[in-house]
Amino acid sequence: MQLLVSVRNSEEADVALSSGVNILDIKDPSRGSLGPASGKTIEDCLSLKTKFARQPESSVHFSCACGEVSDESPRWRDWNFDGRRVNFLKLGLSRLRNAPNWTNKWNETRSEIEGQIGTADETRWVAVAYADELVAQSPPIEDVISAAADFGCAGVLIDTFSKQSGRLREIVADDVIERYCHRIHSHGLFCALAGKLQPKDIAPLSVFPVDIIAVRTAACENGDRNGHISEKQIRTLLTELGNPVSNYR
Ligand SMILES: O=C[C@H](O)COP(=O)(O)O
Repeated sequence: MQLLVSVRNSEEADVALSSGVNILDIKDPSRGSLGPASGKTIEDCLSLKTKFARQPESSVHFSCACGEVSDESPRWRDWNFDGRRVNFLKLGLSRLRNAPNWTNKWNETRSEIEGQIGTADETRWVAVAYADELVAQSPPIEDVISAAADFGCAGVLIDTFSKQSGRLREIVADDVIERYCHRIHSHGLFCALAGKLQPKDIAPLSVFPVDIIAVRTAACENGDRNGHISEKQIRTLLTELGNPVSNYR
């Protein structure tokens, strides 16, 4: 399994990359689960790509949170960085539960973002399925998995929308998480899990076909999601994961 850590600025990105994360996720955690960072912050983080360029077999990947399809004034409209340098883009589906044409809206917004920043073949979409789907008012997880397969995503991230309520494993039983992982893999997509996951969650989840463990809270000092990234916390997570080497290229 790979480790994705969400960072909110280039100082945190430097710490995370120095600590050996596999995927650097750039977001503004104060703006929600998929809170988009400013274009300037993303540009600053992407500029570290050269500094941390490693051997091809251990290259780090970069992802960006784009917010929600339903955002009224999406922050990505001001982005002007080169999207070809981003490997993964994530866009949330909250408030679309009752929209019969949500896949159209999702695809339209994806196209608009691609037009705004420009993308390369290596820039892939990750569908985000919220485990607390009633709180998020997002489409059911099963439907998001099907849409991810139908509309060319590289993978599916199951995450929590509200960071105030439960953790993933409190909201969804382990055997159900396992079933989702198998379904995601059956479509040839990668499976990423998040939702206030802790180091203690890694062993039980590692028996499922999970490719990526994605965290913000567990990588922060004192578990404060809006606090600072901690190198010690990241190293603890990597140790639990067996210090994986990134193979997303
Ligand atoms: O992309 C993953 C999220 O940033 C996970 O955040 P969290 O660990 O605070 O739930």
